Amino acid sequence: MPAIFIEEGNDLMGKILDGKALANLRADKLKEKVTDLKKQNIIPLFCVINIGDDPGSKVYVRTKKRRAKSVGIIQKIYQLPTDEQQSDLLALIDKLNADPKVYGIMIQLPAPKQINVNQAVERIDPNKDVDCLTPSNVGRLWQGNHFVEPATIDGIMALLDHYQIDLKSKDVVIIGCSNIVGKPLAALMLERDATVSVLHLETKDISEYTKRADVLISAAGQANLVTADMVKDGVVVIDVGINHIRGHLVGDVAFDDVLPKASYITPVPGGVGPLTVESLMEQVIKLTRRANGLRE
Ligand SMILES: Nc1nc(=O)c2c([nH]1)NC[C@@H]1CN(c3ccc(C(=O)N[C@@H](CCC(=O)O)C(=O)O)cc3)C=[N+]21
Repeated sequence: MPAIFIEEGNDLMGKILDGKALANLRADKLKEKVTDLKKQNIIPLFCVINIGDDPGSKVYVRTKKRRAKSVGIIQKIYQLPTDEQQSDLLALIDKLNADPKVYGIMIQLPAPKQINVNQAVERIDPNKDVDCLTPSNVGRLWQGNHFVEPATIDGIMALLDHYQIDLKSKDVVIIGCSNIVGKPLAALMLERDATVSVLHLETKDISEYTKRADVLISAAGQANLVTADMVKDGVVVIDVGINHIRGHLVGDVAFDDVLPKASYITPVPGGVGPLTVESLMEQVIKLTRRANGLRE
């Protein structure tokens, strides 16, 4: 009988979902759209409002700056102090809403405690709401009539589609129920006919759910939250976590531990992050074209 050799890193190991490579691929197509806009003297410009010094937001500002530049989009950053007053924030939003050169506005989350995020977000013109956080755009998203997609969610869906990971009738388990990730992701997964469970850090027994997951997405913001004993063989793992451990960026998933059990897994960095940034640029271009009466 011939000996059977199993190569390491072949069938038994999880395949790494390369978010960075896909982000670069999508960006190449986007550059053509930007060139097309500039030929018509339309400059895609969006504004980022960052209040205080959240570490996750800092990474986002940095990577957006890099990608916006390479794609040809202008990002204007409004860095506001941690003790920013609500009324000043609202006045800034009003000013940006009224400026026809501004096509997108986003408030980075989380914001400091004194800020009423819902009130601030509601003030953004839905036509400039790149993050899909205004009530009308959230409503449209849940009704399956997307006006704009939350960047992180669009990036995750693009990654699953690129690797042809089918979602129909799959058990999808999401850890985290934020307005920017967990909740809109649940909506999009339902749209794909997946069966969705949304958990969070107050869930009684997280692993009771994660053990059933065909696709597990963690966006809870806790390093080493997901370990090998919590998942079944063949699971697809998407890690949205952004945690800083001793100067290093890590996700929510104990990557080396879970990798041998997973069929696919995203790394941090190089997974969801770069796709989020690229997808935000896609949303800016979408809103810019629409505001100028152009087809998407
Ligand atoms: N309204 C709002 N919407 C958001 O989508 C939002 C937010 N607020 N606040 C902050 C978090 C965080 N976030 C990141 C996106 C990309 C990377 C990213 O580019 N990560 C690279 C990091 C590479 C490096 O360190 O240079 C990677 O994972 O490979 C990080 C973090 C979006 N967020």
